[in-house]
Amino acid sequence: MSTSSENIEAVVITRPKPLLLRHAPYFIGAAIVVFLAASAQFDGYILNILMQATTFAIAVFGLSVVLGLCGQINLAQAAFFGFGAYAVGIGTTDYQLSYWLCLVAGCVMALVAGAILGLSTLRLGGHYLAMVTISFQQIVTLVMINAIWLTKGPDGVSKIGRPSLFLSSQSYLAFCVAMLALVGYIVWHLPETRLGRAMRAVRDNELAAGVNGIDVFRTKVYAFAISAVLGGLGGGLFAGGFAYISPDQFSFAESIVFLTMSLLGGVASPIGSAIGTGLLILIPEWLRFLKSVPGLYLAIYGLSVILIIRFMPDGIWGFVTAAYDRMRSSKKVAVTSAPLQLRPATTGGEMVLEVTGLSKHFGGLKAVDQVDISVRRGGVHALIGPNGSGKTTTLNVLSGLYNATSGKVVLDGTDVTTMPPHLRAAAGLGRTFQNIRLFRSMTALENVIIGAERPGNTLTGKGDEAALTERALAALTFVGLGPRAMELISSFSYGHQRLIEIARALAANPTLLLLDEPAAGLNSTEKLELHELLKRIAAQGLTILIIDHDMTLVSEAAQHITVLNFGRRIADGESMAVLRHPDVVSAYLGTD
Ligand SMILES: Nc1ncnc2c1ncn2[C@@H]1O[C@H](COP(=O)(O)OP(=O)(O)OP(=O)(O)O)[C@@H](O)[C@H]1O
Repeated sequence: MSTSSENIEAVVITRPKPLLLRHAPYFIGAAIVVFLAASAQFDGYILNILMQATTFAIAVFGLSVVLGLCGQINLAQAAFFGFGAYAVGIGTTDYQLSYWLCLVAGCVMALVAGAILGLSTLRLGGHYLAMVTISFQQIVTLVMINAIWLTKGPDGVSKIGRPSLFLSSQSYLAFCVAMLALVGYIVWHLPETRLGRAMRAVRDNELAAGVNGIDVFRTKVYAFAISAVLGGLGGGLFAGGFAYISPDQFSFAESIVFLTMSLLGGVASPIGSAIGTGLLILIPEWLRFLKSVPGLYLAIYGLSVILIIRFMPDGIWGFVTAAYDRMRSSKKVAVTSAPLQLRPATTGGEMVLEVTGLSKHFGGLKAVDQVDISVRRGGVHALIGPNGSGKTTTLNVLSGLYNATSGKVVLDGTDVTTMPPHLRAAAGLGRTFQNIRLFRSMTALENVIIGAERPGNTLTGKGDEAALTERALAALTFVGLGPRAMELISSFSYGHQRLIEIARALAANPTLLLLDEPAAGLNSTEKLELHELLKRIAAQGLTILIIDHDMTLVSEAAQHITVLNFGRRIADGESMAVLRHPDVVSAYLGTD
């Protein structure tokens, strides 16, 4: 692999400057905008538009987190917006409470509501989640309309207070802009944090996220709660800005407006969210002159939104940044990382994995039936069998993707039988998939960093960015792809994607590595390279349990083989003896 000097950039694995210092230009720019908002003489009309755009954008940032980063639909953002707005509205009027207290209370209420909704629904996905959030939105709207004693019903709440520091509309706008800048900064940098990476991993591939140590459910709940709290904050600021609120401002239609804003600008980025919000507030104003012809305004408005979404599926900002991302990811990396160390933890005895009486039934089908497997520490153990014999199902049960119907799985002395995938990963189980499961929106390096972040990985020190990057680069270099660390997954061949998946598992420093048909789809040269790689992994003492149909690979790499047929174990023992076993020969070749 060539690394031409003009196209090489070094991955920074030295300790970077503090984030706030690195982004001083952002804060200086934000301070200038806040100053302009405070000092420019806007008329009331412009002021209202800016106030609406600013407070809406904060709520749309919430969608950028839950939908853009984590891939979870939320069609109730207007309801969370309403929580914040009504907390400030009712609190400052009926109860004469401090604005700040009410704003915080609104955010907390939205946070709690979002977390409860998330906890109770996020095990559902796709359409079901959408339906539940719509129902929640409708219930909140009904309460706003009908709980007249509290919300004043359709009449709404008026004379809402502002903090004494920002009594004038102009100064209040400047305060809202400052909040927008602060929230924008947090949302912008969230993807680079551990939580942000976990959200992106969940969005790209939930199964792979789980087996790499990410608590998928908790990550989704966090994303949902962050989205809700930003909705609440936007709503609280909105109420202070307009001094009047009513239920129609927080209806399902408004949730759709928030969603459209985020999709239009580009849901994956807060910049896109801000662009979408600005456009969707400004387009109706620009088209106002068409209102004399009934229906024309709405038709043109709808058509422009459809056209933008149709031709820019990643939104306007996604369209603008796609070319830049491709250019950036084509740069090669000068790799200076230390060689990869694999130092699996040892808490158990001679056997790393002890499986007893393992069964997995799908209805009447016994995909795995009373299987025993013992994997010796430091060796390569193969699990083979004809198509449909239950190998992948066994691996899925071992890694927690399926619950066992019966049986026991002990990993390095710990009973992991009922643990979810992320806890098994934390206990030292790494795996790859038969159908490659990488995080496709990320670079090779980001994929492998997620592996390195595995809870319980002692080889990444305190787990700071520099240590994680170094570990990930070492793993990528180990599989021969270090110089291409910054490339997006889509630019790698199928064989190289397999290697990245192995690098991701190795970066986690597992105690036991499960490889599900790593040679599938590889050409003969790639198979030879894979074989060499397996030898280098085994030479470091890492225990491997491998499934493969390539008998040359299996017989040369594995010292021990277990054979399944129709879900049952039909042979187990030293490789050569097992491969010559008459039952194994007849299972593969059939009997006359
Ligand atoms: N989620 C599922 N629901 C129902 N049946 C399943 C499920 N997963 C696997 N099976 C069935 O369980 C049996 C074992 O499948 P499995 O994929 O484990 O076999 P395998 O040995 O890995 O096969 P291959 O070598 O072709 O990958 C098959 O009959 C399969 O159709």
